[in-house]
Amino acid sequence: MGHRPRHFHLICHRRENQHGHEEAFVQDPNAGHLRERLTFFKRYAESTNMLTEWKIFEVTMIVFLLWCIRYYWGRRRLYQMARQRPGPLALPLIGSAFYLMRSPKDAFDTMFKFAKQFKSPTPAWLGPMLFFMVWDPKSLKVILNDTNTLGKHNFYKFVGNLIGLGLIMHEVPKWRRHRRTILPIFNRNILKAFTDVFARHALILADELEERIGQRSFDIYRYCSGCVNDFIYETGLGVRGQSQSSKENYISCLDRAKNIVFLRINNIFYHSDWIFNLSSLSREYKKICEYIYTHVHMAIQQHNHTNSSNTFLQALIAATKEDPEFTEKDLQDEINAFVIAGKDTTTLTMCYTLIMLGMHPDVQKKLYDAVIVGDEDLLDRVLRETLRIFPPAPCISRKVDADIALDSCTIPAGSSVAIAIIALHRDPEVWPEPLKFYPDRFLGERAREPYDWLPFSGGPRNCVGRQYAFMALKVIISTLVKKYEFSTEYKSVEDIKFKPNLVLEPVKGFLVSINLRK
Ligand code: HEM
Repeated sequence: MGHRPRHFHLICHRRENQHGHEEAFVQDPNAGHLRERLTFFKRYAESTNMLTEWKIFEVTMIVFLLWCIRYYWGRRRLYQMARQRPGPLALPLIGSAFYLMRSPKDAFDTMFKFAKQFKSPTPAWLGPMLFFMVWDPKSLKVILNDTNTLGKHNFYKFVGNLIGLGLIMHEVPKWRRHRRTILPIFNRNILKAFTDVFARHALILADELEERIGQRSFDIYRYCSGCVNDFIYETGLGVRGQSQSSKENYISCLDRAKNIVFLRINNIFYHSDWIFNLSSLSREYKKICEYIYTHVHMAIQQHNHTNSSNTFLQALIAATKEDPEFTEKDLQDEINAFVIAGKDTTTLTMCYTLIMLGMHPDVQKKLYDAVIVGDEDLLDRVLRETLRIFPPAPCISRKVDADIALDSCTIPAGSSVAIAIIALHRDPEVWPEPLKFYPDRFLGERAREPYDWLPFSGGPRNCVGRQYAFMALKVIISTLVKKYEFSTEYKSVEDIKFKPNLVLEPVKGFLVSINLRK
């Protein structure tokens, strides 16, 4: 755009300067006007600017309002359905998340409070997401067996495509194909072959604990997790001994990756891929994932050439040899799933069992008498009771793709269910005196396991590693109980408070003391 010509009417004058010389100068008779006009224009420009700004603001507000109306109108059914049943107070925008934001460390107490105050299922808003928290066996049976709740919650997408979590994360069609292939691998025969590995690592753990004999209370987690890492790694990838440090790196990379995902879930700004990709966490995450893949890739190469041992990886390679759709990336993802899903859950169960035995010397004595004669029934009940009071995965969630009709209400499509396993396991209506450690409650009727005991979840998408975990835990606990007497400074189950986390970890750790059995 060109400039508009400006017209000035100039008059020429003469005048004497300070040295007494005559000089010419020009004067604009309209200068005063000009100044006024300039001021006028300036004011006009300012006001038009303000007007433009105001208009932009107005238009933005109108667009935003229309968007809100459309958004809320599209979701009106969710709001309607949330009102079917009483639930915790929900504030605009953040919903009931303020309970967690106010006191994140009391997340579990809040859950127990809701379970006492409301009836299952109860609706709760986490920001814009509607959850139905469920903890009654009847509803859980319907929900876990409904084909429309097989999909995992969107939180899982934060794991991203980098570190695939195989079965744990797949969308339903892929999950179905892989589950069909993987389930037979966890059969009794292959698990029997693992028993020797569990037994060897149980003895190593028992030896390592000798340095703690007679000492005051210590946290046994480090010892147990070292043992579980070793046997999971060996039964999963079959690499033993020679690459100890790279194994440590692989395991700690998996731990860190999980930790970053947890940080991402907790920070709503990181829910946006765009913002997360700008962060240093994202760069760290990418590096870690590269390491994990190189590591698993090398293990696969080794297996392809040696065919040496009976491992999960070897069984998986054999089962998928003829399947062109099963790529090396799929293999890597399933191995990561095996290690990630099995590692913490099994370690935590082992530690909680030792704490419970330490707290209940009478049960420990009976257990010793039983395992010494090779009777595993009581050990089985002890593990079940421990998993009831301390389910390592205390709450899991699924998205709801189509309405689910329950006796008490309808869970609408587009919402999610939060399966509050720990609230179910501690509900006095389901389990009388729920905080009492009483393994014999699993005698008789309870041995049939309906939907009131769900540490491994239930329905078609339950845990595939249940038998593996039980087998490993039985070998380890019986080995330890034969050698040591355990005690703990925790006086009761109520003494054990939990960290806010995806898995159930005690704030003060797993404090035990050990003595050699006489
Ligand atoms: C005491 C030990 C264990 C407990 C309490 C446990 C618990 C669970 C739970 C609750 C789920 C469902 C998760 C969800 O739906 O979000 C699950 C899934 C899974 N678990 Fe376990 N688990 C244990 C041990 C293991 C072991 C040792 C392995 C492997 C060796 C394993 C492999 C898996 C896999 C692959 C899945 C995903 C299954 C699918 O989506 O089809 N778990 N586990």
